Amino acid sequence: MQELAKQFHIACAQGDIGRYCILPGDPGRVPAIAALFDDAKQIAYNREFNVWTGTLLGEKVTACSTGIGGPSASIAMEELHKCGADTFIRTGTCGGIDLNVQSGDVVVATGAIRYEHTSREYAPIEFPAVADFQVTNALVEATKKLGFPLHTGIVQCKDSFYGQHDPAASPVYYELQQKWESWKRLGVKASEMESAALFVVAAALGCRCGSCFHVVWNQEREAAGLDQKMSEDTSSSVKVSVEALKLLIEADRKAGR
Ligand SMILES: O=P(O)(O)O[C@H]1O[C@H](CO)[C@@H](O)[C@H]1O
Ligand SMILES: O=c1cc[nH]c(=O)[nH]1
Repeated sequence: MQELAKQFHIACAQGDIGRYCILPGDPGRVPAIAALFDDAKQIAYNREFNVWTGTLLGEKVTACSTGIGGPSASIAMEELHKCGADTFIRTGTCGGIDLNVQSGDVVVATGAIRYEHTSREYAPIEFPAVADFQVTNALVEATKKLGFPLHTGIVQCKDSFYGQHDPAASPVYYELQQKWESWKRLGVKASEMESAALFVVAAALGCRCGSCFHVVWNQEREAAGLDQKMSEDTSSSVKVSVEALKLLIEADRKAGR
């Protein structure tokens, strides 16, 4: 592919992007993240990629939405990396699976189930989708510091949102339902859509990536007749991601990274 002045999808160039990036799925969440940066300004908004850059502790940082699913998330990560980024935090929403995970809680992923297809175009299926240790530690520390209820563990990623929520309607209901039962028995915390692709693409690029989520609901709690209501305010996971970036910047400076 010919060299372009700006990346084909995110419409940004070297110099526009910080080394540290926060990646929400929803473009509408980007201004809320940028509001916690210093001197933030919008760089570009093309397709699902809303890009704002500012600073934290004097370091250039960027928030870029990825849209929904692995294909657009992998494009965002690859193009941000071409512009100089090497450390990524996905801040998203998820649906709880483990009965202890309740709406409004924060989940930090230690790894992700690759029940999606994007990551297969970057690594054989035997390769695990694992979150970066330093980024994950920073997310855990940030969540504790801010006092939000925290769960750490494996999240499940898939390509069909409605395959999660209405599997019986799918022609492959037997596979969706059986696998979902496996995720439950394996203690999987929650379901979302982008982390598996992002963790594997980060490994392929030699970058660091971790994920934190706001729990919107828990369909298993609902099925079990337990207390359950929808929670749409994503500000806790947004604050966690920004606080974690600050911790990472400080740790990297101390370690000379
Ligand atoms: O809230 P975001 O970050 O988009 O994340 C979750 O929400 C979307 C589905 O509603 C998927 O992208 C899923 O991963
Ligand atoms: O249940 C949910 C909530 C957010 N995102 C998902 O993929 N599933």
